[in-house]
Amino acid sequence: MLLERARIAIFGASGYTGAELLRLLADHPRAEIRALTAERQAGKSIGEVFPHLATYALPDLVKIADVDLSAIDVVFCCLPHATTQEIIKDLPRGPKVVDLSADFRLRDPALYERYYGHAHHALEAQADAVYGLSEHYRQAIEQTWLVANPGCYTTASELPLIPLLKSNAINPDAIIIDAKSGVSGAGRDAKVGSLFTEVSEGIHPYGVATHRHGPEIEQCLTDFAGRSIEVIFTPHLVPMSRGILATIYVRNAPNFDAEAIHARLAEAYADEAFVNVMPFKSLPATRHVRGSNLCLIGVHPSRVAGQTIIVSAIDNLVKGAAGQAIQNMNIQNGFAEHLGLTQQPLFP
Ligand SMILES: NC(=O)C1=CN([C@@H]2O[C@H](COP(=O)(O)OP(=O)(O)OC[C@H]3O[C@@H](n4cnc5c(N)ncnc54)[C@H](OP(=O)(O)O)[C@@H]3O)[C@@H](O)[C@H]2O)C=CC1
Ligand SMILES: CC(=O)N[C@@H](CCC(=O)OP(=O)(O)O)C(=O)O
Repeated sequence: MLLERARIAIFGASGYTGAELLRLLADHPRAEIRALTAERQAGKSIGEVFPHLATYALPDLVKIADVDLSAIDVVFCCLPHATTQEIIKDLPRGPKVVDLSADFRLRDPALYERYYGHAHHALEAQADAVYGLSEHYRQAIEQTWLVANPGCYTTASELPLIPLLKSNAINPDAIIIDAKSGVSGAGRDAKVGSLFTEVSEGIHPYGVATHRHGPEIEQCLTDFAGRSIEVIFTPHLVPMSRGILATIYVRNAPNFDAEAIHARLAEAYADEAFVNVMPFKSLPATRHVRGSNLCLIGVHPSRVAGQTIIVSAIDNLVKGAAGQAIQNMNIQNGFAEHLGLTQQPLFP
């Protein structure tokens, strides 16, 4: 049955992705925010936690156990990994769920355990989960109660690579992804590595050869390549609050050059509202997508023959998290996909 308006609960509304959902949903004509949760900050008003949202009439933060789920149609789950699966495992079947954590993204429980350091405890729910890269899993998203919203680095990497692998335009054995993220990607809970003193005026790689988005990217690309894909993926932390920039090095398939690769991407995304392929040789910057649900993709020939450089930019909190989560909620509920997502980027 199609809903006129979705009654929404946000679990983890006092974090960065929760705040971003609130900002975007304020303009969603078919969303009604009914419940907001926090753990340590339960009992506070949203204005106390986020002064920038103080004039927006919203319910106060409560604990998850205090939410009446019988009056909720959609749960956005913005909780840490591991905590998420314990909560979703015990949810009554009824509300649709868009989970922003990584708990339901990897289908292979052994792979999950290897990269997350603990066993998966909600395998029954996981069997129902659909990976939420909206542009490429739409039909499955429409049918499921549980969407596993992709990670931020993974969204920026998968969107340019899927059409190229599907059309055999690149060598599937030689993909290198060099990605940079703003610090909000690490969440609001202060950690030493996220301190201004440790992040400002510098850039550093982390999770080299071990980051958990490596297997997530490989699982997704394998879905579309028709064969197993491995990638070299290296994330970096840069001193900006938001944004992901992924620079992707590919080897052209025989009979393809950078211009033909560009044409494939432009064709693949011609009808997509949120993926924009720039003119050949134009390249995106994070400031071109800041605050919006856009993924901007640029294609440039390499100086080295037979290779192409692709650059993809998203806002980690929007297309990389809350924006794509709303896009998925729209797909799941039969709403127009752009509702709540028409904000233009904030520039400069
Ligand atoms: N930040 C980003 O760019 C992206 C984040 N994600 C994922 O989305 C999820 C949320 O991320 P983000 O908003 O950045 O995280 P934050 O750390 O900013 O917020 C976490 C939220 O979860 C609540 N919480 C923490 N522990 C518990 C618990 N044990 N029980 C109930 N609630 C709890 C917190 O409440 P309180 O404030 O009271 O502690 C807070 O509301 C994470 O899984 C993250 O990996 C995915 C893509 C991008
Ligand atoms: C800068 C930073 O720390 N980024 C996070 C990824 C953010 C993201 O996409 O979240 P998931 O944890 O839900 O996969 C990291 O590298 O762990």
